[in-house]
Amino acid sequence: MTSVLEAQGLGKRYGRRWALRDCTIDIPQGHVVGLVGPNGAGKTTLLKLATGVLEPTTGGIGVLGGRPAAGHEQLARVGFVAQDTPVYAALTVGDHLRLGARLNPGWDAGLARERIARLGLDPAHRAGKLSGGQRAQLALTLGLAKRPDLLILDEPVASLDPLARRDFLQGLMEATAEHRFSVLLSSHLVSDLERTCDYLIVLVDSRVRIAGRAEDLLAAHHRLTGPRRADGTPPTGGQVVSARHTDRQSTFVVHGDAPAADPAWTVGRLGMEDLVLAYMDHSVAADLEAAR
Ligand SMILES: Nc1ncnc2c1ncn2[C@@H]1O[C@H](COP(=O)(O)OP(=O)(O)OP(=O)(O)O)[C@@H](O)[C@H]1O
Repeated sequence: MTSVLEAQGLGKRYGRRWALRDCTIDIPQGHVVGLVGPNGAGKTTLLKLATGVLEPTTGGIGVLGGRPAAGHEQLARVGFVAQDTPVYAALTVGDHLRLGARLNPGWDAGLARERIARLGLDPAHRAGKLSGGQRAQLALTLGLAKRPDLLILDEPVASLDPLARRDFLQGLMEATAEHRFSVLLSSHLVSDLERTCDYLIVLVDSRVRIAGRAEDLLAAHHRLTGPRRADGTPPTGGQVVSARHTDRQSTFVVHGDAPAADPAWTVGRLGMEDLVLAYMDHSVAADLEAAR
C-alpha cells in the first residue's frame, strides 16, 4: 500500500539553523497520526514540507505517492488546516462554503451543509465574529468537505478551551470513522493526542526521536524503578530513553524487550504521555545527540 507520508533524510535549514534534520519516516495510510513535540521542535516545518508550502534543504518527501503540491490532482488529495485555523474574517460562513465549492473539485456540499447545521453555525454569520472554537470547527468543516485522502492539521486545538477541544477532536474522529481518510495532526499537548491518535511521531530539537503505531511503541517501552545505580545505567539491556535519580532511587525508561524479573526492581508500562515526556527529556536527548 502507498505510504501516506514517506521522508528520506529530509531536512530544512533557515540560515545556519536546522528547523528539521535527518527525518526518515514511512507512515502507512489509514492512521490518525499525532505529531508531538515542544515549541520550536520542527512540527510546522514538517507539515509545511508535506503540503509543499516549503521546499526541503536536504532529502526528499513523498505524500500519497506523489510530490507535495505537484499539480491539481495532488492538491485535491491533501487538505491542510494551518496553525490558528485561518478563515476570512469579512466573509460569512456561507461564503466560505461557496468558496470551498469553487476551489475544490471533490467538494462534498452535503457534508459541509450538514456539519454547519449540526454545529449550530449560522451561514449568514461573519467568520470574524465567530468564537475561536467555532472558527476552528469552520476550518475543520472546509478541510473535511474537500474529501481529501489526507487531512493535515497544524495545532488545530491550541487556542480552544477543554470543552471546545473535546468537541473538535470528537468531530474529527467521527469523520475519520465515516469517510476513512488519513490524518496528520500536530500538537504540543499529548493529552489531545492520547484519545485521538493511533500512530505517533515524537519530534524534539528538530529530529524525529521515535515514530510508530502507538500500541507498538507502548508495548516496546518499560519503566524500571529500583535502588539507585551508582554508574547511572539500568540493570538490564535496552536503549535508555530517560533516566532520573534521587539519593536512593533510580528510574529509567527503556526501549526494548521486557526486562527479566529482578525482585529489587519494579517494571511498569507507560501511558502515551509518559512515553512522550521521556523522549522530551532534554538531558537524555543531549546524550543521544552526542552519541550520534
Ligand atoms: N521562517 C523562518 N525563519 C527562520 N526560522 C524559522 C522560520 N520558521 C521556523 N523557524 C525556526 O525553525 C524551528 C522550528 O520551527 P517550527 O515552527 O517548525 O516548530 P514547531 O514545532 O511547529 O513549534 P510550535 O509548537 O511553537 O509551533 C524553530 O527554531 C523556529 O524558530
